[in-house]
Amino acid sequence: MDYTITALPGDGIGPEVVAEAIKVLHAVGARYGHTFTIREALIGGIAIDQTGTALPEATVAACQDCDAVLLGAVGGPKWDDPNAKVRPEQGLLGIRKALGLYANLRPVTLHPLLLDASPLRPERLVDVDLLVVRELTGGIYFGEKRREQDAQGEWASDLCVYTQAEVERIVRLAAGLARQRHGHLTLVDKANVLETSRLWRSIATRIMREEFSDLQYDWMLVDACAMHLLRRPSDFDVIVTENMFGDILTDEASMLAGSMGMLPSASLGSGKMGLYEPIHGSAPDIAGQGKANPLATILSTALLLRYSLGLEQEARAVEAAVSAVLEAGIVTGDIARGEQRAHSTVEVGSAVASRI
Ligand SMILES: NC(=O)c1ccc[n+]([C@@H]2O[C@H](COP(=O)([O-])OP(=O)(O)OC[C@H]3O[C@@H](n4cnc5c(N)ncnc54)[C@H](O)[C@@H]3O)[C@@H](O)[C@H]2O)c1
Ligand SMILES: CC(C)[C@H](C(=O)O)[C@@H](O)C(=O)O
Ligand SMILES: [Mg+2]
Repeated sequence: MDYTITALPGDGIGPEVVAEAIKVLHAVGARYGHTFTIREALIGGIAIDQTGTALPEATVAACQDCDAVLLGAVGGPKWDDPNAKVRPEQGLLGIRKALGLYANLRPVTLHPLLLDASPLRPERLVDVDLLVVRELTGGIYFGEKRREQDAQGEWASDLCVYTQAEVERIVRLAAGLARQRHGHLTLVDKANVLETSRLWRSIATRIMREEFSDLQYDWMLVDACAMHLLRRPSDFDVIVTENMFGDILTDEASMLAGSMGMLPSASLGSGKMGLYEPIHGSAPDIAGQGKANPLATILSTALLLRYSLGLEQEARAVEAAVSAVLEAGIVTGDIARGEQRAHSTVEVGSAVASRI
């Protein structure tokens, strides 16, 4: 089959890791008889530099006319002025919204060989296999923003809004995924303080009671969850949570997997179309040095093959090749241990591609 993928490399290490993921996609194509046509488009800081906006219309059009989108990362110190009107991150938020990608799936698993790459004690990490389902197009990220000046000085506000429909669709999606996994859903919120969280909790409780009574369901306050993720991470199956809590908890959860460079993600909407990206950012501290771990982006292409293209066998081939590369000790510096040499981004990507 022929597939068209829009690649949005973005900034910093984005282009470095996306190049390796594309290399792996072509290896999958060669092995299984598919053609992946890759169309590159601009997003983020590079788009600001070249067009004045973080999300050019041509990029939205390209993403609307393809089978799936593969994204690297956006942002960096060059565009970090807090008073700037145009910011790279607007491109990322804009494309998620424009494509209606309301569900961000962030699976967290730990390869046994990376047990001591994590800062946590190995015995805490045995059997870690959890999925964070992050709501992606609502909440405080998208509410009205204000920055004003009055007689007392400056003030600012970010409004957090969730509608019943937004909560219902993400809870149903997360519960459906829990049913296919270990049957346990945890809603993470801040219902002791926030009205939006109380809305989430009442809607989720009703849906779970009426439609998913075969599942185990509980809830947890987000501050406690941050602690339990480190204390007893293997007790979690599926976590469903709002946009900002999901963002923060998954950076924390990446430490269970050994590195930010290991966590992939899939952003999905109501159809097959999806956007796939590592959870990490543009890592300006290591950009341009060949040090970035490309595995999170490569594992994101496995999710792309699985969810948008329905190619389960090919997705598993990518995941197996990643495991084989870890077993061969071909790893970047962020997860290298003991005597292991820190390999370059390109070496790791090529090693995965050659094992497809
Ligand atoms: N999806 C995205 O595009 C995305 C996500 C997060 C942050 N950002 C942006 O990225 C910029 C930098 O943010 P930050 O430094 O807070 O977060 P970051 O995720 O870019 O980096 C955090 C730390 O993790 C390391 N790291 C990240 N990815 C790695 C990889 N693949 N291999 C090895 N090490 C890796 C970095 O070197 C750094 O030390 C900001 O402009 C931010 O807005 C973008
Ligand atoms: C860069 C930023 C807007 C983004 C987010 O907060 O969603 C990032 O942190 C992520 O996790 O994808
Ligand atoms: Mg984040």
